[in-house]
Amino acid sequence: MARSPKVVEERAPGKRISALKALWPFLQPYKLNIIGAGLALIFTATISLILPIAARLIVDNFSADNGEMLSQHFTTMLIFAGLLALGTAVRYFLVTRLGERIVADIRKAVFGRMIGMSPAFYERVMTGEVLSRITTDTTLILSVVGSSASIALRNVLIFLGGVVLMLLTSVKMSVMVLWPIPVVLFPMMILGRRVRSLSKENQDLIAESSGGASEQLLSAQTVQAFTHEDRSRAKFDEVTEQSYRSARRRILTRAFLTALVIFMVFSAIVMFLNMGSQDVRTGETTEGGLVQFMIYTIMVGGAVAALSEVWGELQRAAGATERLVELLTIQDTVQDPDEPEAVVAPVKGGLTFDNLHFSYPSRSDIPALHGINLDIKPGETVALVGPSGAGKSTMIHMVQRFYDPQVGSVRMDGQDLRELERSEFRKHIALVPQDPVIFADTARENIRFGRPAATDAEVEEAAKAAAAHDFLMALPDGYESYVGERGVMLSGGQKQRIAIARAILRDAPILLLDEATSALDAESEHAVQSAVDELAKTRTTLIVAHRLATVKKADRIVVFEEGRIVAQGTHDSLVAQGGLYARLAKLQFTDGVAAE
Ligand SMILES: Nc1ncnc2c1ncn2[C@@H]1O[C@H](COP(=O)(O)OP(=O)(O)OP(=O)(O)O)[C@@H](O)[C@H]1O
Repeated sequence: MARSPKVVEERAPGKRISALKALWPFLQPYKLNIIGAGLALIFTATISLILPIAARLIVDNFSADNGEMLSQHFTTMLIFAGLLALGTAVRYFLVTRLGERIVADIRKAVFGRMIGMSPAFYERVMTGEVLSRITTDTTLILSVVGSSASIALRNVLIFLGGVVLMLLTSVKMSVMVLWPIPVVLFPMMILGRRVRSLSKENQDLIAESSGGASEQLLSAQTVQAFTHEDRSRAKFDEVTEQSYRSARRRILTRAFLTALVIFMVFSAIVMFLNMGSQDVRTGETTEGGLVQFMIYTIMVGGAVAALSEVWGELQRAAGATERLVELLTIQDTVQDPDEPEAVVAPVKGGLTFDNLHFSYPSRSDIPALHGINLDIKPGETVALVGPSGAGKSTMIHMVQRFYDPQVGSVRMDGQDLRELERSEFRKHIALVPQDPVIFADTARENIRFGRPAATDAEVEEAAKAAAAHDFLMALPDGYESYVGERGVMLSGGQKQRIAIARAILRDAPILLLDEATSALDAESEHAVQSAVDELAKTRTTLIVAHRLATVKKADRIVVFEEGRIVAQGTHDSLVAQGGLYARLAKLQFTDGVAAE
């Protein structure tokens, strides 16, 4: 539970069925469908309620002289059966389709929101948990919208209609069969509440176990390298067992609930049969009347039993809805302004860091950046250097507005990033991240990710510039080779070159290189370096590098230490100053040992 995401902790304790109301915005567009389904439902419920009357007429006409009458009743009953079948089919189609439609919409809405969440969100919530909510929780909602809700409604109608018709048939018999209902309802509510809280606990545990599992599976190789498989298994087993135990408690409670309901209902029926047969003997009612009443009783009893079953389902879905709505309404810490300024075109690529103070949300007491003032001219190449943890990558995050500074601002061509729409200004930024992300697709599509509209020829040109063309051609299917999930079929250097090609293809006025060439061998580094140099000539470039050889040619080198800028200048002037940079340079250039 150590890594239990905060969102889980923040969840309010089990809410009522009313949580399902939150589904309304998703249902609203399909009003016609809902009305159609509702009509079909009322239609079938009405026919179901009429059928017992037909049954009475048939029974009471068994001994009648007029056989024609009897066969007429049979024909009517057949027609009703046909209508019932048709109505049920229509209802099933409309309701189930509605369920599928809505779940598809919810999945899209949740994913659509999650993909745009800032990194601060993913520091608190594990991706596996989000996935579990998109899959498991939406499946619960599917079962409700696609069946339970209509079962519930049908049974409510049958229950109400049945009770009214029973009262019309015989008040005395009705009282006798109906008394157990309040007695049944009471334990149902008590136990129902327990089922609800257990099912929420169960869902939370499932989400937690998926969260943990996806993290472990994504790092399977590291887990194996450190021979942690047994610990991983034990941890997963424990959460899974916990979730099984809570499911078992829930099932047991529901089993008990079901037993109680069935017993109560059938006891009432037996008692009623006893009385009813006396009434037939004394002529107070006919056999047909008894049969009709009997059928109503079974229908009403069945409705109560079905409702108790469905109640649990509804509660489970209410929990699921609550969790999904939470994802849909959670406020991101970084938000686009309500009325964003338009990015002034053409973007020249100037960047200004103005008295920037920043600490990561999860470590609010430790400043990652402390009073940064830096003005980068359009077209300038600036290298950020300094010891590990000095705040260089954080600067790259700030340029993309992954986080907001606590004090100060970041401006692009003089425009505060907070005044712009993130998806708009990011169009003018190309990034080669520290850990290149490769998707489970072909090499070609991975490069095209930089600019989806690029032609094949442009993709290949970018690959050539990033010194990736040769190795790509050597792959079994060339550019069409599938590179595996997260690019597992590629080497670290190859992944970096694809990431660089992607950035080249993007052709943006601002280029961010975060340790972009750290995994390259000397030869490819040389090739890539000249491509990067070429690229840097025409755009603003921010390079983070440990190897000072790669940044020697930068227009300006900015030295970071503990979140502050401690020096800046060209390579030669910094070496002449004799500070931290000179020490790092001496280590790297004299001894030929990398500072890493
Ligand atoms: N998401 C995060 N949440 C909390 N703290 C963070 C986060 N990312 C980085 N930090 C901290 O912020 C500081 C600056 O980190 P940053 O990644 O910017 O360093 P860096 O100079 O790029 O280091 P390196 O050269 O090792 O990549 C470090 O102390 C780091 O521990």
